[in-house]
Amino acid sequence: MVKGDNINDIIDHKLFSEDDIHEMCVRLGKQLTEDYAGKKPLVVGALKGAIYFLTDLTRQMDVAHQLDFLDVSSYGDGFESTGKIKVVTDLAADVKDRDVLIVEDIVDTGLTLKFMKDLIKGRGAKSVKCCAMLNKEARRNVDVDVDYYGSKVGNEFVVGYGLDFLNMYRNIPYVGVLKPEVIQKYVNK
Ligand SMILES: O=P(O)(O)OC[C@H]1O[C@H](OP(=O)(O)OP(=O)(O)O)[C@H](O)[C@@H]1O
Ligand code: HPA
Ligand SMILES: [Mg+2]
Repeated sequence: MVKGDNINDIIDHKLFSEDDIHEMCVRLGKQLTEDYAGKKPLVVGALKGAIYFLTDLTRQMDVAHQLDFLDVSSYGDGFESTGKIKVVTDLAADVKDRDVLIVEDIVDTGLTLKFMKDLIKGRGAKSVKCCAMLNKEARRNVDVDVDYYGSKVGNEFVVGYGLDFLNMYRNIPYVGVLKPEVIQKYVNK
C-alpha cells in the first residue's frame, strides 16, 4: 500500500484472502511436486506480477528446481494490453532441453503467456508449461494452455498479491477488485 491511501477508496471487495491464496499454493505445490519429480525444472517467474505468488508457490514444491526470471511487457503503464509485446529483461539461463515452468500472477487475453511460451519453445525447451494464480478465461483472445491455475476469475480488474494498477498496489496482501472510479480517475486524465 502507499502511505496516505485508504484501502476502502481502492478496493471494491476482497476476492481471495491470504488464506485462500495459501490454499492455492499448497494444492498447486503438491501437484507440481508430483508432476516434476526427478525433472529439475527451470521455474521462470514472469516479472513483475508473479513474484509474490512465485515465492509462496515454490516453497510448497518439494522438488529440486532452478529459478530464473523473464520480464515481458505488453501493458506498459496502462491497464489494457497494447498487444505489442517486448522482452524487457531476458532469461539468464539456457532453456535448451529443459522442462520449463512459467509462473504467472494472471492470464488475461493470453497474449503475454503465448509470447513467452513461443519464445521458450523456440529456444529448444523440452517442455513449457504455465502455473498461474488466476485465470481470466473469459477475456482470452489467443489459444494458449494455462496448464495449472489457482482459480478462475471473472472479467474484473484485480489488484494485490503482485497484481498492479499503474505499477501500484502489488503489496496488498490479498486479491481484490479495483474500484471502477480509481480506473476512471486515471483514464480520463
Ligand atoms: O494475458 P495478458 O492479457 O497478456 O495479461 C496478463 C499479463 O499482464 C500482466 O503483466 P504486465 O505486462 O502488466 O506486467 P507486470 O507483470 O509487470 O505487471 C500480468 O502480470 C500478466 O503477465
Ligand atoms: N489486474 C492486474 N493486472 C492485470 C490484470 C488484472 O486484472 N489483467 C491483466 N493484467
Ligand atoms: Mg506480468
